Amino acid sequence: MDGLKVEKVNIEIKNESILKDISFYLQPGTITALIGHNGAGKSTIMKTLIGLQEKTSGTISLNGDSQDDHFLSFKQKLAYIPEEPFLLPELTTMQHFQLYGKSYQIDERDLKEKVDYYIHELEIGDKLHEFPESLSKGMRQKVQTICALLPEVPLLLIDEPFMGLDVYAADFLQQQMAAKAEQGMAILLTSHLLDRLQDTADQYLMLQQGKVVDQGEMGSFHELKRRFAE
Ligand SMILES: Nc1ncnc2c1ncn2[C@@H]1O[C@H](COP(=O)(O)OP(=O)(O)OP(=O)(O)O)[C@@H](O)[C@H]1O
Repeated sequence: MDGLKVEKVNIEIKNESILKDISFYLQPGTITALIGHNGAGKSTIMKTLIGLQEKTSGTISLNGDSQDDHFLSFKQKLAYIPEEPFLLPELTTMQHFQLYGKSYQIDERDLKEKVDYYIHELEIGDKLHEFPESLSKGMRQKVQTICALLPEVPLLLIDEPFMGLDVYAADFLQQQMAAKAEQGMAILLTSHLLDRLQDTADQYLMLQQGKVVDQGEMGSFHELKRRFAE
């Protein structure tokens, strides 16, 4: 089945239950907001999906590939923007893009076109040969964002996409998400900026203390906002 299927996932860290029986399905072409207070488990879900956090039990599959049985092809089908930029200190901005191009087997001409487009739109064309340490936090976030936008994969995961980006870059990322979803990508994002989420996502999953306590269409947002504030 196409899309991301998460079934009965449990995570324990140091004998403490962090995620409890998490199940959800992300349909291709949809944008889903993962909502919850600090410590609800949002980043842990993201880390589990990319394989950085081991599951205690449960199954995860993407377009039919099980994370446990076909990890490499599973991983090739997703791109991830972490909450804190994670760049390699020894690589320049351009070398990061080339690394992603190689990892996701992006055709060279296609990669160049995409890089030219994104560096122009995100105004980092003059930073191509800089190393991460000489970039501002927002610029590092832009480099990380471009890396994740380069591959055409079935799933894009974004942890706090708008943090650290200026308003133009955040608007651009929002437009890119809509365009990618239109082409069939499933997108899962977390954000504390509920108004941004209202404009970006089609549906939401609400987490409380490691459990999915509600899910639905973003249309019922006013009710969601009222409950979220409780
Ligand atoms: N490596 C770890 N060791 C121990 N506890 C952890 C670890 N990682 C996460 N936790 C705990 O798991 C819970 C969920 O954390 P997580 O970072 O997933 O929350 P979050 O919803 O992303 O929060 P925030 O909105 O603050 O980013 C928290 O109680 C946190 O303390």
